[in-house]
Amino acid sequence: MPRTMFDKIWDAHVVRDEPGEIPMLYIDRHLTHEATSPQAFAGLRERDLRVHRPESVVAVIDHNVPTVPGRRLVDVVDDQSVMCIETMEENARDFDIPLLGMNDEEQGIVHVIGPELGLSLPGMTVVCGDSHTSTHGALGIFAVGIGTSEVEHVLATQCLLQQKPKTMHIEIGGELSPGVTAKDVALAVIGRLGTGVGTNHVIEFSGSLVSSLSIEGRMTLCNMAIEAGARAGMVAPDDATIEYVRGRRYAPTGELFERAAEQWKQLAGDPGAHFDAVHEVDLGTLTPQVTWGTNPGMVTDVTSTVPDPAFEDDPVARLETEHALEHMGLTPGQRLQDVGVDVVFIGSCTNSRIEDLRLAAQYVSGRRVADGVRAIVVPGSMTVRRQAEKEGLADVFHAAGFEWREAGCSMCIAMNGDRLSAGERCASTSNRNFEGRQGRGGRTHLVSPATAAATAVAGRFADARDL
Ligand SMILES: CC(C)[C@H](C(=O)O)[C@@H](O)C(=O)O
Ligand code: SF4
Repeated sequence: MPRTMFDKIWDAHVVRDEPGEIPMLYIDRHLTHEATSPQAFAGLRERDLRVHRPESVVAVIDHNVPTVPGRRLVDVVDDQSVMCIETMEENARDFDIPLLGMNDEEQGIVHVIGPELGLSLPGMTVVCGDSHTSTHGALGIFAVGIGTSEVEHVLATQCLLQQKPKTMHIEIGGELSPGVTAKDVALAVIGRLGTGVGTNHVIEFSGSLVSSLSIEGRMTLCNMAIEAGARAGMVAPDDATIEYVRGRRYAPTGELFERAAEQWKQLAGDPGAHFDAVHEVDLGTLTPQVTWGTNPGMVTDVTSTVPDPAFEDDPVARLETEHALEHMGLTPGQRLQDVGVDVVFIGSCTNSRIEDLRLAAQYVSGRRVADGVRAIVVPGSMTVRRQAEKEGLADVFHAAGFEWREAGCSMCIAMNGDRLSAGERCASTSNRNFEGRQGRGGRTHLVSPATAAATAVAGRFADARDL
């Protein structure tokens, strides 16, 4: 029977699948971070259990770290964060797990460092106690976010009990013009299909637009699959994937790599494979996207206007729109390009890789951040940071008036000192815009790095294609 890519990876990892039981899946790589692991390790200690396969686990500190240059423990913002960081250090030491700590050369956001270091490889099962684990799926991986009790279970057994998710195929056609990116694709797809479309499904993305994306662009798309409600997102490995993986620090080398690459090419779904759900989205010539509301599906073209709830037929949607506009401090019919911003944040596991920074720098180069705007760039990893410095991107950002930070989750999630104040409006390259996500009372608009850069310069939402 023809199989989907997900079926192939699933089949290769099922340890036990008995009627009436939840299937048990073998896990190849377990990534862990300080925010969701303390209780899991505490559970192991209580029961006097060891980590079953420490060499498959890598720990990183990313959520609670300050990103101020030259950061030290005294810069950590609160006791809770200090506790998370110190506990991660202690657990890594006691359980023999490699740790990318606050001042490690390779530290970064867990979903940036996984692919970057070759810790996540095509065909693997990858878990992390974090919803955006889907990012790794861009390489053709079943990468799934798990809860803290599951983290404990995987640490102890290397296996995960997992109800088999349904499969969904989203085929995306259309083309990208300069200044329009994978982030715009992700937002447009969620805008059209809704934030619940992927519920209980693993989404396989394909189509001419997806194939044309760089591997980092595919990561942005799979990262946002979670915001479409999915368990995971995936793209089948192709030649670009193999070239991306080649030479990564923990990737196989020589003959072993060639043999692995042959296998990776077989992972793509078979023609005629059955999906539980199928969607086709033709994005035509896509325009840069900006969210105007409080979920990622409340999105429109940067050239457009804030929607008017009066034109909304569905009473529930009308109420949601009204509520969102109230929180966002926006008026129905207002042109987005007339809306001024206070903060621009370029970072997060959605958009903080080297290509994102190159793109943003391209629009910032030779220009200045508008008066009154606080603009920060937070590279996704210290490796990305060094590369950006080497390429002169950091100088471009500095010269324009951006703050240039150290790696971490930063202002994507208000738990490390980087946050919005009440009422502040932010153009953010992150993935979540619910109320309070970037700080209580803060207003988040999700955009691409190109739009963020153009907006920083204009001081209001701007179309990078006009620069
Ligand atoms: C802290 C963690 C549980 C959380 C997640 O799982 O997604 C965070 O990374 C986020 O983006 O909200
Ligand atoms: S960057 Fe944001 S979305 Fe990504 S793992 Fe960190 S907090 Fe979660």
